[in-house]
Amino acid sequence: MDFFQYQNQRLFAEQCDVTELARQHGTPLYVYSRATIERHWHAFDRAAGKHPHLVCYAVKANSNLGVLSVLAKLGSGFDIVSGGELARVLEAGGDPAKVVFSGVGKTREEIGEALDANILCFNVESEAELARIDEVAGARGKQAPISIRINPDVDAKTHPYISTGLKANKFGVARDHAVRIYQLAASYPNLDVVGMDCHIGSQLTDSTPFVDALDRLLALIDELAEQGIHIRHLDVGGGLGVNYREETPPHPDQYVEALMTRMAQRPDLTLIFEPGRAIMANAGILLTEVEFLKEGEEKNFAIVDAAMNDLLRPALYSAWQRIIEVDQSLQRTHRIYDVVGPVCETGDFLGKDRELGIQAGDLLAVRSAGAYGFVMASNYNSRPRAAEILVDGERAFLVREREKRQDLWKGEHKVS
Ligand SMILES: Cc1ncc(COP(=O)(O)O)c(C=O)c1O
Ligand SMILES: N[C@@H](CCCC[NH3+])C(=O)O
Repeated sequence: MDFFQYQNQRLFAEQCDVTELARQHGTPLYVYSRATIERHWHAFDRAAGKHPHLVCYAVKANSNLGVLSVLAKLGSGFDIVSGGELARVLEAGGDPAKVVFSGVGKTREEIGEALDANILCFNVESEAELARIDEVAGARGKQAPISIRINPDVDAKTHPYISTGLKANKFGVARDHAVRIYQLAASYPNLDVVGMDCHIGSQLTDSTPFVDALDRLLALIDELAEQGIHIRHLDVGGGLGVNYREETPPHPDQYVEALMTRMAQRPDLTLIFEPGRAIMANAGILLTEVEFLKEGEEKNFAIVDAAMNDLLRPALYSAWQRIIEVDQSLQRTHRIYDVVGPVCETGDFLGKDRELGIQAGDLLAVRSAGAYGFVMASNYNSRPRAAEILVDGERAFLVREREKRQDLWKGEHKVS
């Protein structure tokens, strides 16, 4: 459930008429709904009930300070993958004691910054990283709290680019080596072994792979306990899918309940979740204006002012996202269009073969654009990046200004 609905055939974000937002702020324009973000976050938090748990929103899905500040106010934790994301979380008012740091390539500098901020845990992805964290912590006279990311080798049955829990992926350490690597971690003087984590992929639409992975990790936790290594928290990662088209992913409560069937017997093991997409995807839309309608030899094109540089998912993964008319009261002839941007690439499309009733100047909304939308935007073709709005009831906050022409060459230098 989200808060983008038609009122008298015009699309609203909560109580804000998006046509007005486009008029005021221009297009392309990302629009997020605070009530939707909060609803999704609470769904995870509530479903875990009294079991000790922490919802660590995956910042990479949407790292706008406005979005992060809404989550920080809820008391959310954060899953970060870079020093830049840590800085954003701190700037937005997030609690560093609720931050977990994932990612395969943490630099010494990033590790130092996270230690200085006293984060909750480093999610370690390799033996070499253990040695590096120990060294950086030692130089600061600190103990680094660590978890090891286990690759449970389950098939997440998702797009190959976003499947991460298989032996062939670059993430985590193999289950078969896990005991040895935990023993190694426990032997380092400046590391404090506190957790275990995994993340098997993104946009999963079935709970079964999550439960399979959990079973494998719980067995490993028991094996480690026999060796005197006691795991205090289990971080099950993110990855819960959303409805883009006809997918029927479990609702966050159903997903959490499926995990709780196993966790109920482990009252002392804190559960950490790292949802990104499930919180943000359907909390955002991308508004775009139709520039031209063009009849090709074989296809009709709706050329719009948003492009692959604004929303990369269709071009990168052939991802399908719903595209809807913002004002359905306009009497337009319906035709089938490829909705394409102005970027000079054949792959620059937002949707193919879409039935739409539009003419030049009309607005379209790309749904489910709140996650992995703006964050993957670029300046390709020297296109300034879009503005972002966060709606809260009747109020709309500009949470990122549209880039200006001169921002395009910020930091660049001419040569004589
Ligand atoms: C370690 C980690 N945690 C959490 C996430 C968030 O995933 P999702 O947006 O699918 O919930 C990702 C990205 O896939 C990730 O790599
Ligand atoms: N960027 C991807 C998800 C990647 C998940 C990051 N670990 C998407 O748009 O679906």
